[in-house]
Amino acid sequence: MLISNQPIVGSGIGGSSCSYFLRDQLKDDIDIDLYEANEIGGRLATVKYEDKIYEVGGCIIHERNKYMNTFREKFQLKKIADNLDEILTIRDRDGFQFCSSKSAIITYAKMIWEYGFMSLFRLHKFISHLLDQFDNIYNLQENGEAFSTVEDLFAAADPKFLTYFNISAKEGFASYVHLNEKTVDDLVRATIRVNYGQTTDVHLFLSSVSVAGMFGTLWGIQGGNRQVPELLVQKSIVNFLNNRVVKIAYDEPHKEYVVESVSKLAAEKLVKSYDVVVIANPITGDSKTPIEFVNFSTPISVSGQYQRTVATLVAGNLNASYYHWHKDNVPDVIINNDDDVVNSIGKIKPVIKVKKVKTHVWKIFSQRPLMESELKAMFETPKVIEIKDWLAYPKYEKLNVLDGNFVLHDRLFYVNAIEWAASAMEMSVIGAKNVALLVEKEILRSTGKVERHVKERKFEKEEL
Ligand SMILES: CC(C)=CCC/C(C)=C/CC/C(C)=C/CSC[C@H](N)C(=O)O
Repeated sequence: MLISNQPIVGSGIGGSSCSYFLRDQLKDDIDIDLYEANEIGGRLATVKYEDKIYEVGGCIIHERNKYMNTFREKFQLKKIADNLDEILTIRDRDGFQFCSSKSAIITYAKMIWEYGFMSLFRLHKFISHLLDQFDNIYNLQENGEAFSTVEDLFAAADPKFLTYFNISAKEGFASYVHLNEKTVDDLVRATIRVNYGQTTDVHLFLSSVSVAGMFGTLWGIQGGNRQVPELLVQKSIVNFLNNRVVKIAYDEPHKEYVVESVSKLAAEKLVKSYDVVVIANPITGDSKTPIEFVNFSTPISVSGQYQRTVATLVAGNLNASYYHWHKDNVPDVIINNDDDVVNSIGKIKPVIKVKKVKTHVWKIFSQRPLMESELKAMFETPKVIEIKDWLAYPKYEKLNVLDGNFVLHDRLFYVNAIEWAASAMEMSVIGAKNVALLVEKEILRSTGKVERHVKERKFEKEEL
């Protein structure tokens, strides 16, 4: 029986998994209008070059990411391992370079020499412990527990997480984890730079996710990660609207939301009313597709900004002399730990295994678009394949995670609130599951259907 018609705004990994969870939880009781201004997948995107496909957006999945692993298995998609044999170089602010080796044993020995055994051991132990505590979130969600805020969700998993949101990586890794300065300034900073384009001023939790992303067993989806949101949408059986939502007005007398959108091609206007709305796109002030919220007694606004990160895919050979390397000794990945406009440069492999590629493809992450002259200095004969100017992840320096609200207004939900804890595919799916549980609870409450009990929990400060 249809008891609700509901829109989801955005079909990235957050919006697509939210529609999948809603369909799974509410079966035929719900109709879903999925609004997407561009293409399914959002920040998961691929590009083709010389008949090969390359990732330009979110690319790595961790072995402990339960939801992404489950989706991959359910959809019978194959894993493609992250580059294991690559030579990685961390370029320091004062000219120091850490260089890994093709042999894992030699790399570990070099790391112990540079950073010290105890510091690396403590780092590993801390990340493993966090991953174990993080697993509690899956248990809570399996039990149907839903939370209104990011703070409540993480506190229920482990109240200590709140401490990690409130301290910078620089201070936290020194005072809680007792790492030496070099490990934090070089190694931890490098992971943050390559994953989030930021510094050790970000909060400790985010930097731990970033470190986990560098040291765990990592993989991507063979053929491209964007197949996951595409299949999630397909399995959710939605009414797909290739429209950009421009306005959400609250109709107080009817307790409804009036969603106004424009179609991509014909710029036709569509106006529809709903009792529950899910937003799965960033709605910070810097959003490229802003939504106007009208008739709300308290303004709907989300503080903070996203970090601009430009991904440039270039085919060609890196110029050894650019970073003063010998031509036979050019690394596969370079992380610039100084304040260079280029965060990192990495040789990337196609998402379907091939024996050999004709031309190597490199992915450069920078803080602004690179000029032709800069690319010509870096590469012998650069051929630009793709430039993606992303608002990729939040700027984390301000430590404002705890402002994250999944509930923007009565029955108006926001998946992306979770990104202030950390931005990664798995995090978006966790945010989506939480919102799907909140929606289920709301629908059951409003219709008096209470067969499945979905709990909503608020974190009590005394639990700390
Ligand atoms: C509590 C900890 C340490 C981790 C939580 C589990 C988790 C979300 C792991 C993700 C690790 C990962 C893939 C990090 C990479 S950062 C995002 C990346 N740039 C991307 O999405 O491509």
